[in-house]
Amino acid sequence: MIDKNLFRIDKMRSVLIGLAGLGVLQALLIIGQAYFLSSAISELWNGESVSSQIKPMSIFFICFLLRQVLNFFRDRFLDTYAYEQAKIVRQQLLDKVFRLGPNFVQKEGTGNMVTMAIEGVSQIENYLTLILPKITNMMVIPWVILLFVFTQDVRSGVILLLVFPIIILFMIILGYAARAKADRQYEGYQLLSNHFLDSLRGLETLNFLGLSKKYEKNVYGISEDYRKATMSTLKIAILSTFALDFFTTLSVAIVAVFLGFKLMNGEMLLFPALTALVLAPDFFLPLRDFSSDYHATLDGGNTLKSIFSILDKKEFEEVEEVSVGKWSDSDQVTLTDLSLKYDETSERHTLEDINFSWQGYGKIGVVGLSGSGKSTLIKTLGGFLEADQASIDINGQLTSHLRMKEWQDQLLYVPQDPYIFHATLRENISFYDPEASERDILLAVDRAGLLEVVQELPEGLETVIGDAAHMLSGGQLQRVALARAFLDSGRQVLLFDEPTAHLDVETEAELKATMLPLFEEKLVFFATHRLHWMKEMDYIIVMKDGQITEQGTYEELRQKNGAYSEFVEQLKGE
Ligand SMILES: Nc1ncnc2c1ncn2[C@@H]1O[C@H](COP(=O)(O)OP(=O)(O)OP(=O)(O)O)[C@@H](O)[C@H]1O
Repeated sequence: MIDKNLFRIDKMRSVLIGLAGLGVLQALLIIGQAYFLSSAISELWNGESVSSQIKPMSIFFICFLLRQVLNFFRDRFLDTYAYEQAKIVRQQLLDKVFRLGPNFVQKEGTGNMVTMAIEGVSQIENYLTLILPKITNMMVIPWVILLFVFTQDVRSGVILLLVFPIIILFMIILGYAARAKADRQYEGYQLLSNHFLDSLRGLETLNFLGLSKKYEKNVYGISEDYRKATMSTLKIAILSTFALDFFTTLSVAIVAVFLGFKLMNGEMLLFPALTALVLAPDFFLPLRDFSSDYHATLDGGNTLKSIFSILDKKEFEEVEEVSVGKWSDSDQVTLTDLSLKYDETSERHTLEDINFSWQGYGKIGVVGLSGSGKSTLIKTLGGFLEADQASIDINGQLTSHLRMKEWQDQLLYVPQDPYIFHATLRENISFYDPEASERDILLAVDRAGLLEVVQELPEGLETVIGDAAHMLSGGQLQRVALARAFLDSGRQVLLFDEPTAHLDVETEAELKATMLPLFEEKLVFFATHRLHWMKEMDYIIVMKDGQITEQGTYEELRQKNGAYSEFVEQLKGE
C-alpha cells in the first residue's frame, strides 16, 4: 500500500512515525468529541438540565478545536517538508542528468526531461503533501476508534470490523484499474512533451518541407490520445469515489440499524449506542480520504518512480585514483582493443578493437566517412563514454574511461554544433575562463575572425546571443566556439570534432592559419572531413564502420596507397 519509493526520500521514516503519532492524537480527540457529545445528548434525553451539560459540551468543543489546530500545524509542516524534498529530488535529477551526459538526454527526450524537472517535481510536492497524512491516518485512526467501540459495544465493533475489508477490497480493485489508466496517461504525457518540443525545434525545417500541416495533425492526434487517457482516468476516479462513498454510507447505515434494533429491544443504553454511531463515519473517513486523493496523486507517484529509475541508472564513476597531471612530453595514452556501444542491448559495437598509442604532444587527425565513429572516438577521449572493459592505459594506469577530473580539467572540446548559451557574447567566449581580461577576449575574437561581427553588433561584446536573442549565422556561432578555444591557452588536450564544418573554404583557410600555432605543445585530436588539414597533422587515424582501418603519418599513408588513399578517392568522387 505504501509506495516504496517514498522511503528513498530523506527523513521519510521519522516523518511517517511523527504523522502516525499525530494520527493517534487525532483519534483520541475524535473519541473525546464523540464521547462528550453523546454523553451530553443522552443526559439531556434523560431529563438533565442544559446547564448541567455545559462541561461535557465544552470538552467536545475543545476536542474539536484541538483537531483543527493539529491539522493546521501538520499541513504547514508537510507543505515545507514536501517543498524541500521536491527541491532536493529536482537537484538530484539535474545532477544525475549532467553526469549521464548528452547521450542519455537524447535517448529520453529533452521535452520529457524538461517536463519532469519542472512540472513533475511540483507533482511530487503535491503527492507528498496529500499522500503522507492520508496513509498514516488510515493506518492508525480506524484501529484506535475500533478498539474504543469494542469497549462500548462488541456487536457494533464486529460490524465495523467486517465491513472494513469489503471496502478495502473495492478500493484495491478500483485502485488497480485507476493505476493502469494513469500509467497509460503518464506515457501519453511523456510522448506529448517530447513531441511538442521536437515539433517546435523542427518547425523551420517542417515549414521548408511543407510538412508543418501534417505535423500539426500528428501533434493533434497525440494530444487527443492524451485527452482520452486523461478522461478515462477521471472516469475511474469519479466512479471509485462514488462507489466508496456509497459503501461507507451503507456501512454506517447498517451500524445505525443494528443499534436502533438493540435500543428498541432495550438491549442497549442510549449513551454507548450513540457514541458508536457518532464514531462510525469517522472510522471510515480516513479510508475514503485516502482513496479519493489516491487518484489525484497517481501522477506524482508515477513521476517519483520515473525520477528514481533515472537516479538508479548506471553511470560510470569518476576515476579518482588514476592520476594524470598536466599533459607533457613524457605522458602516454594507449588504447588496446577498445570496444564500446551506446546501447548495451545492441549487438553491434559502435567502436570495435581500437588500437592506438601516443606519447607527448602532437596533432592527430581522425578521418572517415560519415557514421564511421569519429565523434564517438572523440567523445571517448573526452571521458563522455565508457569502453566495455579497461582498455585505456594512461601513464601505466588501466581504466575503462577517461572521466577523470585531472584529465577533463585540461580538455578543450569544440564540437560540430557547439552550444551557445543565452548570454552575452563576452560570457559565451569566456566560458572556459570567466576571469579573462578584455584584452585577451578581444585577441581571441580577432583570432577567430569575429572582430568585424563584434563591431557591427548593437552592443558589441555585451550583445546577448543564443536562443530568443540576437541570432548569429552557423559559421559565426562556430567561430564563437573557436574564440572560446583561443582564449583558454592553458588547456593541454584539445578535441576538435569537425570544428570547421559550417565555414566556407576561404574563412576556414584564414582560421587554419591562426589555429595551427595554437596546436603547438598540445595533444590535439582533430576529426574532420576536410582533408587539407591532414598535411598539417603528425599522425592520421582512418576510420571505417567503427574500426581503425589504417594509421600512420601523412607520408606513410600516401605511400601505402591503402584505406586513406581509398578514402581520398571516395571524397573526390562525391
Ligand atoms: N547517441 C547515440 N546513440 C546511439 N548510437 C549513436 C549515437 N551517436 C552516434 N551513434 C551511432 O554511432 C555510429 C558512429 O557515429 P559517429 O557520430 O561517431 O560517426 P562520425 O564518424 O562522427 O559521423 P559524422 O562525420 O557524420 O559526424 C553511427 O552509426 C551512429 O548512428
